[in-house]
Amino acid sequence: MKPKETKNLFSLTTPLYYVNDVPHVGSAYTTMAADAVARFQRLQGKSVLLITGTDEHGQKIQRTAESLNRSPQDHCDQIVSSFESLWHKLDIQYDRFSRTTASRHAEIVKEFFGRVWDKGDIYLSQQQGWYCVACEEFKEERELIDQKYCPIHTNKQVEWRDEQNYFFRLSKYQKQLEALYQERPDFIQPESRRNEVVSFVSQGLEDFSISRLNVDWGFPVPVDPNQTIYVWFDALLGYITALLDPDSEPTLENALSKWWPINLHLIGKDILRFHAVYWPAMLMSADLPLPGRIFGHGFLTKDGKKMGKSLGNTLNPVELVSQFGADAVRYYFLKEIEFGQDGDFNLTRFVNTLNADLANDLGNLLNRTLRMAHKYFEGRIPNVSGAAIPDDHLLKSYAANLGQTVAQGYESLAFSEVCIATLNLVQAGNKYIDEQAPWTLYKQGKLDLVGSVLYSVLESVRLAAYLLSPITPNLSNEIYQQLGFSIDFNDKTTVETAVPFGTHARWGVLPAEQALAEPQPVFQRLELPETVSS
Ligand SMILES: Nc1ncnc2c1ncn2[C@@H]1O[C@H](COP(=O)(O)OP(=O)(O)OP(=O)(O)O)[C@@H](O)[C@H]1O
Ligand SMILES: [Zn+2]
Repeated sequence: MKPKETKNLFSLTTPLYYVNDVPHVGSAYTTMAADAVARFQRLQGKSVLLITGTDEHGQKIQRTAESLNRSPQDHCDQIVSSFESLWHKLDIQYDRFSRTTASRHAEIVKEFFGRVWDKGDIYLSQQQGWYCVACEEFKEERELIDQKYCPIHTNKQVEWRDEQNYFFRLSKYQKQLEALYQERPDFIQPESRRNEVVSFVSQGLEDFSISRLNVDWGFPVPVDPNQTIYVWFDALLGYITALLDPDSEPTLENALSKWWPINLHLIGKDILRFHAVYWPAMLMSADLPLPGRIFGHGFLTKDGKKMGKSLGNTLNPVELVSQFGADAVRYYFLKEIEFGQDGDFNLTRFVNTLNADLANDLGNLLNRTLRMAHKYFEGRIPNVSGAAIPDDHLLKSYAANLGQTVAQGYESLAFSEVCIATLNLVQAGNKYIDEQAPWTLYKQGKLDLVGSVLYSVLESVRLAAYLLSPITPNLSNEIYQQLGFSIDFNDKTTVETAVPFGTHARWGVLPAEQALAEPQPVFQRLELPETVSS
């Protein structure tokens, strides 16, 4: 078997979201980021597998379904469709949607459990402790806030548990985990999350229970049908099930043959411990290679508290998208909140950012330059070659390093830096055209100069559109089309093959004399709804 790196493949995951309620902006946040990475990797010519899905078992879901008088499966099916529909609205191009109630998943969980069992890493013991059903996690007493509330779900009290469960020998992997964090400092990102994990592990790992006695909604423990498998043990394996081709037998060997190990797990910091501690230990026990990287981003907050389904303080992404469009929502969250940090949502800032960056800086620059090209050059790109523009030209020299900066930004998930660096070029374009005043040059009969000014501005706009396409694919489509290309950034094959980063992220792609489309605003200015005072 060829090692995966040589196959030009890139696989990544979002969390498998709990189906205790419909998705909110927090769920969308991770998914938008994952989609931007997937699109960037495709531009690099990679074959990409983007996995998302839902975590459907456990007490949290069982109780939610009961409270709604639904069977758990009906409940899951209803909520799943709301996730799928939101992902379509947001132009998320996922390749696999992994549901943990799928029968194929049951097979994978059984086989994996068998491996860990055979290794001697599972044993029966008494579990006592405080449990947050919303987290589906035992908490240390010292972590709890007043009156035994969960620190993440500040409206949910933890519950005391005292039952016989099967345990996973996490403690056995302490040294191996410590060695992993040491040898692969990039395994957990950002740095602050890595430090958190390293410090947690250094305090000593305790085995954790991987079964539940009084929860019916789950897979039976293969060696004891009176217990069900703990929802997290089953959910993490959902990433592996997702790797199965639709028509292949559900075996671990098949699932792991092409896309494993996963390059990147994107998660929120709430589920860091599961991914950075439990998951690698489970994989070590099953003798499987470990994923490439785990990135735990920050929380979108409302009045300083994590937005969440359990707390109910969420912002509805469907409304945001219907009102402002997918590109606007994607751009705002990826640009305005530094990936890794927490960030509060503010509608006024949302509207102002989009108007400033996309409507004014980018949209207007294209629009006014196109108008001049129509007026002075009969609707064509001036007859100039990018190569002929001197290397020390203001825009060309900035553009020379931009592709690399942006690639580095996407690789390290610094989306904000990607947007800022790209917008800098656009802002420089605006300044440049004002200073050069091609309308005056035209009156002076300096048509060559006008041509080179317009070319360099249009080429800068094209480059910006290309570099932002993983974040704002529809806007980039509009811009490319107005510049006379027929390229669809939402078409995966085109993206993988027709617009390679090595060419399109560089200066000088606009063909001389290419026919331009009629100028149309590419991004409509947004209005602040009157009801909003923030
Ligand atoms: N406020 C948030 N900010 C950023 N990401 C979030 C937020 N809420 C959820 N997420 C994303 O969803 C993941 C958690 O999924 P989950 O289904 O538990 O959603 P949740 O809304 O946090 O649910 P609950 O409130 O019931 O815990 C996080 O790891 C993160 O990827
Ligand atoms: Zn909790």
